[in-house]
Amino acid sequence: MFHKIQTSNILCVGAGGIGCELLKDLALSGFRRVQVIDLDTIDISNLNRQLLFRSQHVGMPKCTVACEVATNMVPPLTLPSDDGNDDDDDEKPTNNDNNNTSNNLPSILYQAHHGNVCDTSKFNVPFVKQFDLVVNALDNVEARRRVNRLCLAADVPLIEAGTTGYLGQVTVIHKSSGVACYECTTQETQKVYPICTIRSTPSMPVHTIVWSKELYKLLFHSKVDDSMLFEDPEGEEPSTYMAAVSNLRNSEEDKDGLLFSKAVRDVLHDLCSTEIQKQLDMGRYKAAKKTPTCLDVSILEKGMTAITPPSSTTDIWSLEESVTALATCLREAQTTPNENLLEEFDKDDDMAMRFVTAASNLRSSVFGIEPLQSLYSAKGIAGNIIPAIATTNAICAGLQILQAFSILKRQLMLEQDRSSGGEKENGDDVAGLQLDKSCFYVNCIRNRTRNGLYLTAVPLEKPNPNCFVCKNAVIPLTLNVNEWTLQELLHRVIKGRLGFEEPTLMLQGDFIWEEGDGADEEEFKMNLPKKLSQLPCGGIQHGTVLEIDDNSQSLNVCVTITHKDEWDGDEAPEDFPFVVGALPPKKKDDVENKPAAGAVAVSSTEPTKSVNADNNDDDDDVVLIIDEDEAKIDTVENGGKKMAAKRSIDENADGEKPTKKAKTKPSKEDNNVEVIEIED
Ligand SMILES: Nc1ncnc2c1ncn2[C@@H]1O[C@H](COP(=O)(O)OP(=O)(O)OP(=O)(O)O)[C@@H](O)[C@H]1O
Ligand SMILES: [Zn+2]
Repeated sequence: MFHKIQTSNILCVGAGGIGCELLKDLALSGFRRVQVIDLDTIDISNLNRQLLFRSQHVGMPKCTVACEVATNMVPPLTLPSDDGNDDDDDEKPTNNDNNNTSNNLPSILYQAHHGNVCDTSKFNVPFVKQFDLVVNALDNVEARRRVNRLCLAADVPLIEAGTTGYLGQVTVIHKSSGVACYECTTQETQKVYPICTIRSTPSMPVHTIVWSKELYKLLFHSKVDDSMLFEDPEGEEPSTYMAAVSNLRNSEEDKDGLLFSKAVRDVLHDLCSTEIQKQLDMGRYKAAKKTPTCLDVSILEKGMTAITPPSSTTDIWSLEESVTALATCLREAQTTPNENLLEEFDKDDDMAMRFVTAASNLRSSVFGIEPLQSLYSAKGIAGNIIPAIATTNAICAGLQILQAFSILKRQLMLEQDRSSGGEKENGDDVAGLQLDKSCFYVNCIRNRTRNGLYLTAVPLEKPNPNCFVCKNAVIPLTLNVNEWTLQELLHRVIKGRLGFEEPTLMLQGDFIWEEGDGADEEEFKMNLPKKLSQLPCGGIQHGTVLEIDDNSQSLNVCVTITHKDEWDGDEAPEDFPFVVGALPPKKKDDVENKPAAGAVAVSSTEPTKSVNADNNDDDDDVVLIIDEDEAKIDTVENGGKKMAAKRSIDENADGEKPTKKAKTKPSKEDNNVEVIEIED
């Protein structure tokens, strides 16, 4: 078994919190052939828990440093002799055993790939096939989906893990063992907030924080209309603050700063007072639980004249202090060269965070929302941060290693059995790995079970027969074939929702779209703006079966189309998969820049992905989801690429309770399942 460990090829995807623990465990267990993929570089904020990194590594690729450090942790071939002498100073492990070929061991090689696992040109099915198993240490749904599909296509076992604070899960996915894949179960969405709530009727601190992030964009983004608070000043009845906003954006530095201060004051006054009063006069808040109150002018004046902004990150700033903080941020921004000013909010940017804390507290006070937030707590909400717990990462990585041992043991058994020509193991057919017999779905929970356990193991689930990824299930899709264009279908559904990377689309055996290696995209470009019903080969009509192929992940599925003029979101079927649609939004630019809720009705438990895949590069972004009807306009917190940062593979809504599986599956006493016990 140890020889098997030393000689097997392992792929580790991700070298962050879980990845560092994993690589350390792999190295100390004696694994010699490990390849690591990670796209990130080391940030100072990683050092508290990503144990392979030190301050001198900041800025370097995670995978490179992790490989270097882990290599030196692989125990030497000659173990220290136990002479009873505790003084082991002269027995420091050295890895100069790479020339030792006498025992047919491969040299120690921890190989780094600094790149995105979704890069189809580098990481494809043949690449994955060279490994005995793959271990995931990722933090987002998109990358997990990708690895899931690659491993299924290559039929290589995948050990998946995820943690959220104190909660963690580890599971094993393997095509030919007949167990569920990552996409057999739906993943939680981030919370969704209707835009009208953010713009007009906030009731929670998070609403005012989202609003402040948009305000930041409204004031600093080069494209002012990128903010959801933007309204065309030339349009009919724009909000009262728009004129002051344009004035502030255009204001030049003046000698004594008075003009600039006036511009700042005007914006704050319009946002916190004039606009609120206007809405009150229009009766907008009649039904509101709490009627908003305009910000007291004296607070604004006092705050504007104070010079020293608040500095505490843990105290809650008074309203005057918040005004001072905001004015200071705006002055700072005015004197910062454009290229140094962040256009979009970033929780790790000091000025941006002070701005958002101050602005959201002013807005919260106007709407009577409690509690107000310190900078520290606002940062948690703004960055959608559930603190990473190093211990949970360590536990889950350890559990992954145990699962790896189980898998290698099965592989070894199979190899030995085959070489001896036998077919049976204790009467069992060992023709396949049958990992369902040796691996488990393990939950790491915060509140122990009735039996006093913090770790519970249950058998791996069977595949979901409706899973289009591992079960080739047909996908039902409901939409308006006379309104949707091929472009929208590709971006919103096929790539956005279904995760195809390089789809080829076929109607009755004829191509209507092709991309990827060797594809002639030019040939089909003219189809993109066409309405689905107008496409060649008879078009996509009610009842059409559309075939989608993706060589990059060896995926081939059929989609059956149901035409529907309009979709009422409430009608959305709950069953999986459930890609359903309605009319596209009317505004053209919304189609380009923003995904549409309602346009693709999303089950509440599905991973919400930004349709604008090219643009979702910030894990802290609020992705706006805009429908033609403002009442249906939504935002999705963190809907971008790294949306599931800190999102576990099976996390529940409040991120705290044990998962459904942990709660509902009986433990050892009830069903003979192996249960790992740890001490309280
Ligand atoms: N598509 C991808 N390809 C390669 N590596 C990825 C991909 N997506 C995420 N990763 C890596 O997975 C790791 C996840 O680790 P972790 O959850 O600790 O995140 P982090 O970014 O290091 O920490 P934090 O989000 O708390 O700042 C990161 O190092 C990240 O770079
Ligand atoms: Zn599946």
